[in-house]
Formats: sequence, structure tokens, C-alpha cells
Amino acid sequence: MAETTVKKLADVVGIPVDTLLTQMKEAGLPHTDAGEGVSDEQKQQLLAHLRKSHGAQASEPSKITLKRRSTSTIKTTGAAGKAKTVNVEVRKKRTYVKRAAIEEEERLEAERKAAEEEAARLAEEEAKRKAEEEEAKRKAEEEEALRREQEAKARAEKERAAEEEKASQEKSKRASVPKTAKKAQKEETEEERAQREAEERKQREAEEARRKQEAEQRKKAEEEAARRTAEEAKRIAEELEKRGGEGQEQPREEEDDKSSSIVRDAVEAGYRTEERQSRRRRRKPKSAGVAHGQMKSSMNKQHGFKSPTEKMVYDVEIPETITVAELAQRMNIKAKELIKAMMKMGEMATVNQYIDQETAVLLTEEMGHTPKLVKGEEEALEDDLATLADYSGIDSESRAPVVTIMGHVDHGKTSLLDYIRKAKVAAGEAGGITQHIGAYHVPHEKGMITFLDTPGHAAFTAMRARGAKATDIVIIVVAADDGVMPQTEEAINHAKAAGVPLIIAVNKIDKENADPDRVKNELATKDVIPEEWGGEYQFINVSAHSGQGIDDLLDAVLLQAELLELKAPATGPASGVVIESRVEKGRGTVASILVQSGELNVGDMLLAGAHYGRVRALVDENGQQVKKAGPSIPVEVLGLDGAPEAGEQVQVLPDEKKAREVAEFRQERDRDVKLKRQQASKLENLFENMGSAEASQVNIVLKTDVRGSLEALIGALNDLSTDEVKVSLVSAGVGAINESDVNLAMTSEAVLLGFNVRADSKAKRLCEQEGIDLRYYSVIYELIDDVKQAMSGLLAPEKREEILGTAEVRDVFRSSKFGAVAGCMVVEGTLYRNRPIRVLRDDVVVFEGELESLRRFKDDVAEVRNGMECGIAVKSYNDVKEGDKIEVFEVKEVARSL
Ligand SMILES: Nc1nc2c(ncn2[C@@H]2O[C@H](COP(=O)(O)OP(=O)(O)OP(=O)(O)O)[C@@H](O)[C@H]2O)c(=O)[nH]1
Repeated sequence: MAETTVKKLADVVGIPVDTLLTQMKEAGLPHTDAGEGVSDEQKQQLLAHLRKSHGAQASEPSKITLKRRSTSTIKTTGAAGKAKTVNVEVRKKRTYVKRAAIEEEERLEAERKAAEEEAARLAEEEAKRKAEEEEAKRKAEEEEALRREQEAKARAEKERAAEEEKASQEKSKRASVPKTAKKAQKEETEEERAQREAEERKQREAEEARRKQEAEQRKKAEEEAARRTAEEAKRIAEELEKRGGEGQEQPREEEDDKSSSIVRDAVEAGYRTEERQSRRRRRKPKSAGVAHGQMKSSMNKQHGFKSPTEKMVYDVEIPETITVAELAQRMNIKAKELIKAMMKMGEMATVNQYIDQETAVLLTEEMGHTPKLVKGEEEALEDDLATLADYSGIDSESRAPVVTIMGHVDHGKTSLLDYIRKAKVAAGEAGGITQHIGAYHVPHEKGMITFLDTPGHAAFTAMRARGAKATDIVIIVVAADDGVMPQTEEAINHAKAAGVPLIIAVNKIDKENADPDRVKNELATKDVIPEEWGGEYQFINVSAHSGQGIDDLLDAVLLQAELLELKAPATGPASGVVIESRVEKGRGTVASILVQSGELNVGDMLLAGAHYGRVRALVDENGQQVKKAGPSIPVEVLGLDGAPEAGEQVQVLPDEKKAREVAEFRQERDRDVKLKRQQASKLENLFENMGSAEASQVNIVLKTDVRGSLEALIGALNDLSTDEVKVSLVSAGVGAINESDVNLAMTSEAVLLGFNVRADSKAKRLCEQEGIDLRYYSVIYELIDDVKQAMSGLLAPEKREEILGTAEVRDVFRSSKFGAVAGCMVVEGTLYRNRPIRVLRDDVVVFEGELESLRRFKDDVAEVRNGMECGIAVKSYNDVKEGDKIEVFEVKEVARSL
């Protein structure tokens, strides 16, 4: 390879030439000039030098330790069954060691080992040498000792021989010497020994006593410790039993740990007490007698914190309503958690808010517990009543069908019933209009039939509104000369909605212009197809005057009844339904009751809706007192403490206490229901009510002045229906708002809207009584807009018409100045001169405008109060008639109550 120069090398390396020359010099190279050549070997030499010097200078780390810390969260279930989040921090530590360092370490290790081995070898040699030296020394000593012993032996032998010789010489010399001295010496030695022995004995005895004392003390200490352990174990056992009885799961485990540790300590200390053993036997019968090691390990398993492995599932009792806090408590969770769960389900609630049973059940299931439905007070009471009306063991017998006659005004309902009863009820009535609801049972050769005489269908709907089903069959009366009229249609709809079979009585067949086929045709278009045309409805031609076809009608009723297989127990405590009730002077509360099951007797304790009382007397439809009444028999009952509503259930109860309890409860419930209904019937509450699933439908009962406006409104209201909210016209008709409309609105929770019509007096009274919201409109757009706004919850500043006063036109006379002047009587509120007015004919608006003049006698007045007469001239309206009503109103802006 071609040589390079110092300068080129400095350029390649990127350092000044001088520096490179210095480094080359340090590497032991001869270069001094930039132009000198550098061979490959010299480059290697320079490199080796640089590596060496750098290695010495730079204290390269031989070991790198990396620490990584990561934090994550896990969700777990806590002791109380609630979820909790735990932060988990994972710390990882990695150590990287440089290869060279390892090699160096290995080399050093090898050197160290070699050194150690060398040292060990040297030490061994040293030890060996020392051992040899010692052995030699020991041998030399032994030899020396042996030599000395032999010398001593030889010397002793010599001395003994010499002594023996001397002794034999002396023996002969002192043959007669006394032995006293020797004896004395001997006695002295024995004394000493006895003394020594006595001392030794004493010492032994003292030692023995000390040891005994020590043993006794130890024994005492052991016994004391054992006693204390036993006492502790007993106390814990008692505590455990106590807590176990209270069903406290968690503390028991903690106590187990505590006691097990005490027991273990006692076992390890070698203490066993009877109490402890018996306790252990009681707690763990299977492990009684297990080896110590096993016992210890099993105890160790229990020791320490024990996270509950399974979530507790509770049976949660759920009444009809419950607060959020109470429900949370029953699930052993915090109310906050429950509110969170509700939010997830799209429900917003506060801690003290009441939620219904259905929601509570959903929530309980959502939280993983088992809901147990608890009956509400009302349900429980009604269940109680059901058990009291026990007809087990009493055979059901056939009973008479209960028939309601419905139909358009003057089509002959009363005349028909009258003919059947052979009594002239219609003739006695003022204006021929039935004024009250009555009930009569009519014996017929083929069986008995009970008739409810109802004016129109108000009573029928009133009963339905209370959930009563008093009627088995409905007879729809249609005058053959008049055909199907609006109320005929309504009656049919009501009967169909109630699921009651219909029979059509085509009345006034005796009349010349009677056209029964027209009736058939008209009804067929309403889906009431005659049997002879393949339909299911019996059409019977009758005449309430001549009696033609009446038997056929009764036959038809009994045939239908047969198909219905009507049966009821004829004895046992009576139950039934209120048909009507009133308070009569001198008689008190009179309630017409239709017995449906069992037998009603004088003296029975009767519960009727929210009223009760002992039956003082029973009166039949002919005014005769009777002692008892069986199924399908209507009777007047005297003795109740108040007038129950038509349609209320009645039941005979065994005692007054129960009757009073239920009656009081129902009175309270009725107050709540009324309040709820008032809320529901208000248009401005529509949106609020729509929050609940069942209220995604707006029910409307609509009455208008003329067919044209009715059709226009029906079309416009139906067009308002959206996917979310449906507009449902429960009823829509022409004419004043009557009782039936109010009842229907009540039953279907509908809003009652009147377009250019007013409620008649009975309807108005019912609305006030039941708190039904009634709205009058005179502009189609306003009615539509209000419903639309209500649907979207935007029913903003309400503009409501308030009727300030109403006057009835008693007379009409002509004035040259004003034209027609109406002589009026103010029947409601106050009439004001400067307010807008409307003229109503049959409760339908016929004119809207203002007053020309308002006078009391000859004076112009600003206002006329209720009960006063006045003269009214209506501006630009000369068609006012006797019987008309003039109402004064104003438009008020009312703040919405949303
Ligand atoms: N010619 C004839 N007239 C009848 C017949 N039935 C009823 N009428 C007459 O029709 C009128 C009305 O009869 P009601 O029985 O009062 O009719 P309603 O349906 O009970 O009437 P409201 O009680 O007002 O609802 C009376 O003048 C009866 O005399 C019939 O079969 N033939």
C-alpha cells in the first residue's frame, strides 16, 4: 500500500499537523515534519498508542444500568363489591455489561483463583511441615519420658531394696515398740475424709435444691403462659361466634387471621390447651389432628389480606317507588355509583329522587344483583280484598246479561226500554229527555235481562274511565227514519273500544218514512256488517210504539248472552259496580249498585270505591224493599257514608275496620290520581310527559263548530305527527263539548280542544271537578301552533283566552239606533263594555266582535255583574236570538309552567 504523509494523515483524521506530530512522537515514531511519509506499520503503531492512551484516560463505563418505569391502571372489585381503580407501577431494571469488562473480570478472576490455589498449596505444605515437626518433637518427648521413667524405676528399686534392708534391721531392733503412733496417724486421716465427704454431700444437696427451684419456676411460667393463651383463644372464639351470628363476613376473616396467628404461636411454643383444641375442632372439624406442619401451612394460607374473589350478589327488595339513595343502600354501593349507572342508561337523577319500580329493577340487574319485587301498599290492599272475595267451593250459575242501550238523541232509547218494561217512563220526563241513569231487570219468558238506562253514552264512558265493565251487551238504537247520526257513530266506537258485543235495534219501523235498509247500508260503511250480509252483527227491526220486533230483539240479546256463557257465583260475599249515586233528603246516600257476584244482604258491610257503610236497606227498581240481591240484579243501597262515583267497584267486607282502612287509602289515592290527571291534561305538560316512553303520543279530543273546520283541523293535526311523536285524535266531532267528551278525554289522557265551541254546563262542571284542562280556540292556526309547540316543548308565553262573563239572551227587541238589542241576564262572571265578545248559539260560536252598547235600564254602564239584567247591542250584528249566549273575553299572556 502506498505510503501517506503526516500532513495527509492529519487532514484525513481532521486534526492539526502539530498535534498529530506530538502524538506520533509519544507513540515512539521518528516523524518531525509534515512532509514525511507514514507507513502502514507506523499507522498501526500510532493507533495502538492512541487506543492505549485513550483507554487509560477515558474511564469508559464498563456497566450500564437502565431503569424504566411505567404506570398503568387496572380495574378491580373491592370488598364492598364496588369497582375501584388501582394504579400499577412497573419498574424494569436492565444492566448492560461491556464485553471487555467481562473478559477483564474473567482474567482477574482466573488470576485470583490461581493465587488462591497457590496460597492453599503453600498453606498445605506449611501445615504438613508443621505436623511433621510436631510429630518428631512428640516422639522425642516420649522417648525422653520413657528414659526418665526407666531411670526413676531403677532408682526406686534401689531405694526400696535399701529401705527393706534397713527396716529388717530396725525390726529386729525395736521388736517391742508400741503401735499407738501408727494408729493415731491412721485415725486422723479418716476424720479428714469424713469431713470432706460431709462437705461434698452438702454441696450436692444445695445444688439439687437450686435445680429443683429453677424447675418449679419454669413450670409456673409455662403454666401461666398456657393459661393466658387459653383465655385469649376462648375470647376470640366467643367473639367469632358473636360476629358470625351477625353475618359479618369480612371481620370474621380478619379475626381468623388474628386467632390463627395466636394459635400458631401457642402451638409453636408447645402449649396446648383444652379450650383451644376444642375451638379448633369446632371451627375446622376435618383438620382436627393434622400434623403441625400441615396446620401451620394451612394457617399461613389464611394469613394476610384477603381480597374478595367473588362479588356479593344481593337480593334487592324493590317497592313500587324507591329513592336513589335507598336503592343504592340496598345494593351496598354508594348513591354516586348508582347515579353514574343511571346516567349511562340515559336517566338523570338526584340522590333523593324517587324512581319507579321498573327503573329500579333495571338498575338492580345492571349492577349485577337480583331484584325482588315488593308489592305496594295499594296492590297489597287490593290483593287482600281479592282474597276476601273468596268464592271457592261456590258453584257459578248462569246469570242475566246486562244490557246498555245507546244511540242518538230521540232515536227511541227510553221508549224502547219503556215498552219492554211496560211502564211509561218517557212520558213522565220533562221534554222527553232521560235525566238520570237507572237500571232495571226485566223478566222475559226465555230468561231475565238487566237493562242499564243511560242517556247517550256518558255513563258508559264514565264507567269505562274507572275501568269498570258493567255491560255485557250493547244495543245501539238507530231510528229507521233518521239513519246513522254522529252519536250513533260515537256509541258504536265506544262499545267496540270496550270490546262489548253489539246488537242493532232499527227503531221506529212503524213510521212511513222508515228505511231500515238505509240504516244497514250506512252502518256497513262503518264496518258494522249485518249477519245476513255475512257480517257478525244482528240487526233487528223494532217499533217502540207498536212493539213490533221487540221479542226478536230480546231473543237476539239472549242468544248473544248464551254465546257469552255468562256465569257468576250466586252466594258468598257480594261484589259489583256502582251505576250511579246521589244524596237524597231524608234517605241519605242512595247508590244504584249492580251486583255482579255473590249475594248482597241488608246488614252487610259494604265498601264502594272510597266510601263504606253498613247496608241499611235495599230497594229494587219498583221501589220495593228487598232483603237481598244476587248477580246481575240492580238495587239501590242505603247506608253508605258518601256518594261513590259511577263505575267504582263495590265489595262486601267482613268488618268495618278493613272497610275503613281501604276507603281511607282510596280517598288519598284518588286525590293523587286527580292531581296527576290535571297535570297530564295540560297542553303545556305534553312535552314533559313525552319524556316517558308511553307519552310519545299526543291524544286529542276535538270539538268544532262546523264540519268544514273539523275536517281542516283533522288534516292539519294529523300532519303534525312525526316519527317521535304521534298525534292521535281520540275523538273529533261537531258540536258543543259534552260530558261524554270530558269522560273520553279523562279515559284516554287526552287534551280537550274546542274550536269555536264551548263545553255545556255539565261538561264544564265535570272539567272543573276533575281538573281537566279545556282550551278554546277561534283561529285554526293558533290551535295547530299550540299543539305543535307543545310537542316540541316550546309552548312559550301562553296566550290564553279568559272568559270574563257570560250573559244569556232572554229577549230581543228592536231599537232604531242599535238595531237588535238583547235583553240579557248575566249568568257567569262580569260583562265589560270594552272587551271583545262572542255570540254563541247552542254553545257554538256564531259571531265574534265587540259591543255597541251595554246598558242597565236606561244608563250606559262599563260593567254588569253576575245575576243582573242588562241590555246589549252587538256592533255589526243584528241576528242575535233568544237563547243565545253572549260571552265577554280577554286574551291574557300567561307565563308557562314548564
Ligand atoms: N213512531 C215512533 N216513534 C217513536 C218510537 N220510539 C220512540 N219514538 C218517539 O221518539 C221520541 C224520542 O223517544 P225517546 O225514547 O225519548 O228517545 P231517547 O233516545 O230516549 O231520547 P233521549 O232520552 O233524549 O236521549 C218520542 O217522541 C217517542 O215517542 C217508535 O218506535 N215509533
